[in-house]
Amino acid sequence: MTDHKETKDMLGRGGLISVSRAQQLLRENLRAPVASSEEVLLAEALDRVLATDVVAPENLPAAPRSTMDGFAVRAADTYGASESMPCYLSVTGEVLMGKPCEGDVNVGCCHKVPTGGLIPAGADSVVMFEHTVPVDETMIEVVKGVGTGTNLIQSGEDIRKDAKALPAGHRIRPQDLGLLAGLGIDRVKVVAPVRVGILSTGDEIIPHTQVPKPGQIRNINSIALAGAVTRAHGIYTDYGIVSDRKEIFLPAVEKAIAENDIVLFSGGSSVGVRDLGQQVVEEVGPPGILVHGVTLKPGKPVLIGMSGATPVFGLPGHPVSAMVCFDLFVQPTIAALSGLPPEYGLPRPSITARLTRNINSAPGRLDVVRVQLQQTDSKTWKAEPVLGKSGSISTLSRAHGYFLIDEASQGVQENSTIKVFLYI
Ligand SMILES: Nc1nc2c(c(=O)[nH]1)N[C@H]1C(S)=C(S)[C@@H](COP(=O)(O)OP(=O)(O)OC[C@H]3O[C@@H](n4cnc5c(N)ncnc54)[C@H](O)[C@@H]3O)O[C@H]1N2
Ligand code: MOO
Repeated sequence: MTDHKETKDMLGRGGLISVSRAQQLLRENLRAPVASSEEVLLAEALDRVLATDVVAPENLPAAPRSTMDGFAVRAADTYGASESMPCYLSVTGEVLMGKPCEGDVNVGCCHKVPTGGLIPAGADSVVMFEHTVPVDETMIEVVKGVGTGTNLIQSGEDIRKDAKALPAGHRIRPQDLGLLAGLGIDRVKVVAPVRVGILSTGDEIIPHTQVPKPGQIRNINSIALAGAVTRAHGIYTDYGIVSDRKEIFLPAVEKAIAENDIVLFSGGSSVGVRDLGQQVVEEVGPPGILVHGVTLKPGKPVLIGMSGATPVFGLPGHPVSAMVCFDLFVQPTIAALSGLPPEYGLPRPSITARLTRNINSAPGRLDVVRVQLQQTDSKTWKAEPVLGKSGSISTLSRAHGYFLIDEASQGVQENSTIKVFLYI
């Protein structure tokens, strides 16, 4: 069960909690992955998550095939053959691409075979053209002997019939599509995509297509978060800009909860007089608020709650903070509800780089520092911090990635090796 005592107050009265504790609370409260699944054609299966194991219905390849242009031979006929002591084989047949083999390869004989051609019965290996010299139309010299199984792929060597080709919970990549196609599978059962409802709150927020009057701000967060959901392989519904009056905001969040697997709103997570996020997340419970406030910069006032089985995130209004909190909390939730194993919940791929300047940090807080990367030589990357406020979206747009300064640290020295999580 959730420990509400440690999560009540984002300003530290009662305690902010660490990001890792907040992630743990969230994980503990998540229910089973999105239950529904659907069958899709291979052409639509990229990036979808398998709902069931895929078992190979047949051997791949179905029959042994040559991996080189040459001659299908009996290896024993070629043992010891060399430039100075070649062996002689009669060419008694030819394998044609896409056609069945005609006739067996008998002792002392060979069949011409193209790369990918079937291996005729009797043959157990292939001698490359380069290691043969034609004597006439019907005979070759083999100048380099081969061992059994050379230059061919055996039936089932790629994957055996009844072996698990891909496990449930696997996200289908281009190479997986290739494997499935090779096995003749054209439909796969995949988990239904996680549906994410997005709202932006704030009476100052206007659609980005409009010209702001004094005090108004164009909506940055909705479209940026929608992009992040798409990158996380979820599907989003944009519920637009919702007034930060409770009688409008609460029903809008409730509607989004009814129609989605996850709900995000941005703005209203802090403690200003009109910051309704906390009240709304509490009211859409139980269990209500799990986390309000973490030792994180930027992103401290993040709100995480549950309405029944639906996670509800109140992301801070500042655009950089909203995106950072998406990475740390929402992306792993989308991954988990998609049925992916926990390692897929890791935020991003990373590289190591050398920091170009000292960066200070307050102890007891996880800092997310945006960086630009520059390659100095073939092996080394330099990471230049992109400094700026969490309201400045351009700092995030200029960044190639970020690194973390953990709670125990007071900063990172110039030239330190850091791990940069990449914005790709
Ligand atoms: N007294 C305190 N004030 C604040 C604290 C604090 O600890 N004590 N924390 C600050 C931090 S850190 C952040 S982050 C913000 C979070 O504020 P809210 O989540 O309540 O968001 P708002 O107040 O509604 O907005 C903050 C800022 O972001 C702009 N915004 C909001 N939504 C959007 C959007 N969709 N597109 C573009 N920009 C947006 C909004 O106009 C404000 O400028 O609280 C601090 N305050
Ligand atoms: O944490 Mo706020 O999210 O720094 O700007």
